[in-house]
Amino acid sequence: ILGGYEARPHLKPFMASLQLDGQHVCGGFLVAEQWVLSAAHCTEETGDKLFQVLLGAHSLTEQEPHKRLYRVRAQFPHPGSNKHNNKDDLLLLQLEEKAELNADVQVLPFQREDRDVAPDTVCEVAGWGITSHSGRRPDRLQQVERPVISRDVCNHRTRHDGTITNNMMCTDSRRKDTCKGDSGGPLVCGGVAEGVVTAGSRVCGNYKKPAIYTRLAPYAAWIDGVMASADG
Ligand SMILES: NCc1cccc(Nc2n[nH]c3ncnc(Nc4cccc(O)c4)c23)c1
Repeated sequence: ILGGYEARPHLKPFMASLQLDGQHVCGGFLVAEQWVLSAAHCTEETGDKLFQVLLGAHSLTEQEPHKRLYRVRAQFPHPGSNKHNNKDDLLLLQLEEKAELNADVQVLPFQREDRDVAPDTVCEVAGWGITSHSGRRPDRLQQVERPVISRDVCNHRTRHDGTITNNMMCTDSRRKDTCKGDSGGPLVCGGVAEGVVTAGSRVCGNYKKPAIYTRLAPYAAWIDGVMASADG
């Protein structure tokens, strides 16, 4: 997160850190007791290695009462996701067991009504992504508030030039923005997850490249279907 600030500890109990060999790679959030939602692009550099999922954390290193690392039973990237574009950039992770819910570990509902969030709505996004262009990695969860911008503005030829589909949404990226390591985290508007951070052009903090999110409402059936099928 660029231009943000340290979140109030454990006030975002849905936040997940997707880790490989103890290192934070991507964000995510608890969408059901045994399921975390993130971005398919997060698996690009991991090959077929499975993530571990840290829940209940504020600091990535310090001991905290409800912090717990979960193994992943299976990972389900959306079938339409690919490394050449941002389409269908969603990843469902089934935890080895149901997460133990408590004050620091809670599910976050996602938007199921397929209606665009109004432009200028202020939403918030959190993550352990880099906090500077030099790549400084925070130990504690950061957050930033960002206004939604219309798809038409985001699709302008000087911005994302027509690549933003109805399944995507954008927020202003002037100075305050998402960046490397924030992918997979939720965009929360009015207490509901409306989108998931996607890297897009990978540019951070430049107003000419607004932040892009995969909208969740269009994927409600896919999310429910995977969770129902794999739960048995
Ligand atoms: N703001 C959109 C957004 C959301 C999520 C991730 C991203 N960026 C990135 N995703 N993956 C990346 N691999 C390498 N570099 C990256 N961005 C980067 C790194 C250093 C300085 C800087 O200005 C930008 C990214 C960008």
